[in-house]
Amino acid sequence: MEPVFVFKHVRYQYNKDRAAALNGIDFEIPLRKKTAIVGPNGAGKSTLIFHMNGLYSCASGEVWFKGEQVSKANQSDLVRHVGVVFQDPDDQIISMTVRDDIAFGPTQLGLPAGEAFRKADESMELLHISHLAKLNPHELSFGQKKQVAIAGIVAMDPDVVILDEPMAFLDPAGQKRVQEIMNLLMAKGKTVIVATHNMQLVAEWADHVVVVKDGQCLGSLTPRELFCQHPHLLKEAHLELPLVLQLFSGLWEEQSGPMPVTMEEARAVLSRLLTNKTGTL
Ligand SMILES: Nc1ncnc2c1ncn2[C@@H]1O[C@H](COP(=O)(O)OP(=O)(O)OP(=O)(O)O)[C@@H](O)[C@H]1O
Repeated sequence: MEPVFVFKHVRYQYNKDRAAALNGIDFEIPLRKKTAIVGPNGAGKSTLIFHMNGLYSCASGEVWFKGEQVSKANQSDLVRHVGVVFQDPDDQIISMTVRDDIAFGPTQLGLPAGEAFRKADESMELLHISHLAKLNPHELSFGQKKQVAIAGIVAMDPDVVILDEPMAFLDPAGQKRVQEIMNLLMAKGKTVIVATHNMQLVAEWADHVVVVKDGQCLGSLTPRELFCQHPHLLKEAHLELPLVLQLFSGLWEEQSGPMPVTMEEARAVLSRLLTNKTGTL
């Protein structure tokens, strides 16, 4: 299947006195797969995202979206297809009520007001935030604002949804809800991309992972390949193994089969071990 994004030798520099934020980066993002972009602070993840939603254009190299090269002529169309939930929800809030704020995006896409508000209402229901509809978004907690920002993007119904650090500052229930929404968007045939430092999320959720450092791609692979076969890439990117892998690597023997990566896999292994022994832990 054709990738949703292809980056070919993309270079972008904010300031000529400083190193390039994207330094000839090459990678692909598969269509309708859950992709995580990981890398240390300043690696270039947000800069990549700004190229994916058409906010920035590369100084050199090529960005392709669904088989078409992004150019000055079509760059602004990307906003219809690619929705971004930014790290800081305050960057996305512009209206005086939550409902108006969520309806703003669909209205900007040209939907009549009635339809835009219908989309906003559906989106609030999906995120379980209908009770916030009449409130001023500036008076909400950070986690609530984040949910409003996600609802705003969901209401625009883009093909690709990108979330920058989606779990940051959310309580466990909020994190679970966001992960459910990400899965729901996948089930609707969308491509969901997250930029994150959260390796547990990568292990539990992602199908594909792109490792970025210093504006270059260190690897584009599955989480299992990254954690079990190429953990040195994590070290190179100043990232850590997820907890399950921290627990099992070093203890695991190859003949025991594939190393557990997710909590569920770890639980299955431990349960097998415990039922095979007569003693208890
Ligand atoms: N507006 C800007 N002006 C100048 N330099 C910038 C600007 N935004 C980012 N940079 C620089 O570009 C590089 C990449 O930054 P970017 O924000 O893309 O990284 P990131 O991987 O998203 O980081 P983080 O994990 O901290 O969010 C960094 O060196 C950063 O200092």
